[in-house]
Amino acid sequence: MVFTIPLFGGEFKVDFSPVSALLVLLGLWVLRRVLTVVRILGTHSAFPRIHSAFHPFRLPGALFPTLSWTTGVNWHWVRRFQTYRQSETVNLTPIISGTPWLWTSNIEVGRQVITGAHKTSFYKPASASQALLLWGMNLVAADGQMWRKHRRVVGPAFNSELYKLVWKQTAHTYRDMVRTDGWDAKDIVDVPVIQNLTTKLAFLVITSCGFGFESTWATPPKSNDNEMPVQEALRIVAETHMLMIIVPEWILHLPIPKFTAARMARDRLAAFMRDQVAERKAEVAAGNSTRADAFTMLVKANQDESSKYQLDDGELIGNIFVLLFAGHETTAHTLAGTLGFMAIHDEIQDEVVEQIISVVGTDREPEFEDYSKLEKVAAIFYESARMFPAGHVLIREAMEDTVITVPNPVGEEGSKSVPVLKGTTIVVDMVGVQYNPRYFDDPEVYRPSRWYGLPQDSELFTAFSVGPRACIGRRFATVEATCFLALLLRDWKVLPVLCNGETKEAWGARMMDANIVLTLGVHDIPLRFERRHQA
Ligand code: HEM
Repeated sequence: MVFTIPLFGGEFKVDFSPVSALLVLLGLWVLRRVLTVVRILGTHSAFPRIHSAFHPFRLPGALFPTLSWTTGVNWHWVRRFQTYRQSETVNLTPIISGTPWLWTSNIEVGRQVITGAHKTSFYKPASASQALLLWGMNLVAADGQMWRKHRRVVGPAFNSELYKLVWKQTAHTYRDMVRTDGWDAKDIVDVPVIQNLTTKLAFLVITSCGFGFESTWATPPKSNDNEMPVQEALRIVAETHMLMIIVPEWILHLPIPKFTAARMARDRLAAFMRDQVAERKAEVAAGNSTRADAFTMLVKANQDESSKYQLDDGELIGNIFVLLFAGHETTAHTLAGTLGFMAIHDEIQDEVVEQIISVVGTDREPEFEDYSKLEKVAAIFYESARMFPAGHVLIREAMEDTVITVPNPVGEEGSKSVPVLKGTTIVVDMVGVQYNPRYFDDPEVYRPSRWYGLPQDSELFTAFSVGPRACIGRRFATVEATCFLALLLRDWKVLPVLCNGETKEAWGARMMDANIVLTLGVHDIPLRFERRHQA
């Protein structure tokens, strides 16, 4: 291709092949990037810089594992013992693509950016919650005044009636699992991937307590009228959630069975949810609703609000779905981790079983009233949440030029004020916080006793975040975990399934590997359950 460029009164002819055109464009891009990086590196940073080829959460960086020259999506896990040695806040500066972000392992810095307080200078960018907006605006994705409106309505749904239901449903699901999977006829049960079990449990509990569905451990039967059963639709939607976000709508219409099922499930569920909202609204208005699930509680709380604060049907549905997504994977990962830790810590497992027997005995079912006395059971779950914090990064952006107060390093009194420019992203690195020796002695050690004696609402459980925007489902998750673990550990001793010649220590070291998709969880763990024969 020949271009004629008029220059200095004459004409210059330039012969451009498509390849050379591309090379010119690439050259311009490189030049622009070099200038940007020179500008960035020339700007003073109040925090030590960590250089990386790419941004860990943007393409192409997200496709790489964490290597010496670039940070992948799990870099904060892989380098959890190194990143904050010099400073609790660092400036992660990508060289080839992406903008610098501040990462902090200090919860006091975190508190200033994540709280969602009235006069905050930080907000939760929509890009941080994109994956949760598929079903409508909701508590997790909302910010500012909108967030306050959602929290006002969703908050009251998390009450003791709901927790009683969670306890009852968890016990029911455990018994159902034992019967359906034939555990009651065995003395030893091997589970190749414990996550499969904990995910199914958490899913059934949230669909029952969140949506009010009858659930069974066995696969739901197919209906005769060709219509997909709602439970099945829910299961598919939970499994294909990421696919629905990434793939454009037209691709979902291609004749690929997985896509067709995902689309059918979504449409079936959307229609069903609209009917459910209408039905529950009518029940609540007539005063004859006897249901205690979160969905009904939400509708009730919403009816009580003045119209200024009321959520519309789309927002109600958005919140019910967000409970499903925020609630089931997080709990399942943390439970899987807890059981993995039990398998390698016999002495802790024995201590916990002793407490279960002393509180509940061996003959009766644990009751919701036992919950507060099963402190050691809750503690093994909390300690797993610390070592594998499912909500691993809290991302916020400065909406104006502002100042943050940064505590001085451990051993030095006082703090310093650091200016933060509008548009700066600050990541509260939950892995960094949970492994920060300022807050936890020997952070690499699994030690549930660090949680003994703390009040239920203590802010020291930072894995669930702090301040007004802290996890609304913390008690839900802990009640579910305590009930399940009390039942399971009373009947079964948990052991690791070792590979040939592997020691328990080596198995334990292998277990300390995190898998990050949306949430952070422990890698697949194979476990053995050996029946306890109580005297
Ligand atoms: C071990 C289990 C769990 C962990 C570690 C966990 C962790 C967290 C964290 C760190 C946040 C703060 C997120 C942010 O500010 O960006 C959060 C928020 C939230 N969590 Fe959880 N969560 C768990 C279980 C649950 C459950 C069971 C539910 C619901 C049934 C739930 C519902 C929510 C909701 C709705 C929010 C948003 C609260 C707000 O912004 O006002 N979570 N969770």
